[in-house]
Amino acid sequence: MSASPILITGGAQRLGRHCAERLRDDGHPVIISYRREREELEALRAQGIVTLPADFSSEAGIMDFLERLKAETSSLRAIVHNASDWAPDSSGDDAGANFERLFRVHMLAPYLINLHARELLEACSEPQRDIVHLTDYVVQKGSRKHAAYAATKAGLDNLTLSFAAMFAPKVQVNAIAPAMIMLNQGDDEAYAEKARAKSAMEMIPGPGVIYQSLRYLLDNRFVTGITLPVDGGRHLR
Ligand SMILES: NC(=O)C1=CN([C@@H]2O[C@H](COP(=O)(O)OP(=O)(O)OC[C@H]3O[C@@H](n4cnc5c(N)ncnc54)[C@H](OP(=O)(O)O)[C@@H]3O)[C@@H](O)[C@H]2O)C=CC1
Ligand SMILES: Nc1nc2c(c(=O)[nH]1)N=C([C@H](O)[C@@H](O)CO)CN2
Repeated sequence: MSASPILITGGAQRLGRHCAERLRDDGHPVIISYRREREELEALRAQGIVTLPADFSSEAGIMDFLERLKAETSSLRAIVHNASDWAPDSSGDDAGANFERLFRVHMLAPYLINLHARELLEACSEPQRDIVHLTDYVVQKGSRKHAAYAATKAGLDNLTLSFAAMFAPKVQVNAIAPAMIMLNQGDDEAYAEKARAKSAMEMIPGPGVIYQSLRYLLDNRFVTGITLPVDGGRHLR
């Protein structure tokens, strides 16, 4: 019986791409969702990673993706909800639209995908099946400039508890709450220095620490309903 694939949403770049490639190297079949076609996707396809287009900014887009997913596979080993938009708050007329968009990508998409893909997880014949939500350290403290982002990630954090209770014992549901893992294009050394100083470990670790956390959750049969902080001790500063 061939292994069931692991789905990573928003897996075309950065943390999601790193985890997709590491899972592939570990022998798992992998499916990623992407929003924009680009060159990097060819490299992923060359590694045997299946790429499915998805735009979670509308309910119709989420449901379209689910149709494509079900046409692609009849079972899933795991779902990693990684897709996310770190958009700052808008002050103008589009503040409401911004909040709604972040609600859809951070909460509505994981909610509908979990509900509609439950049957795919339960069809997996392997001993363990997982859902992992990528949240954020900022759920604990809020954000002056990313309030909508933080609030919708807090909603995703709470969905971890509900789905863990709803899907047990067949499916384990957990979250990973990173703090600054990798810089963005355009972040200068001054920004990096400030960012490093925010955590007790005084470092920006790169995506390997997220893969280690994901690996722990995928390999542990007795963990569900928890959030793994991966934040270098932000709370100690
Ligand atoms: N990087 C960091 O330091 C931290 C990351 N995190 C969390 O970890 C996860 C990975 O972070 P990172 O790799 O930086 O994420 P990115 O900012 O690189 O976003 C990941 C992907 O999400 C996809 N995406 C965004 N909006 C939508 C949408 N509306 N519909 C479908 N896909 C969408 C994008 O797809 P496309 O590019 O194809 O448009 C993008 O490639 C995220 O959930 C993030 O919130 C939390 C704290 C710190
Ligand atoms: N989708 C994303 N979410 C977040 C990102 C990102 O690049 N994409 N980056 C951060 C920052 O690193 C933040 O933790 C710095 O304090 C948060 N979320």
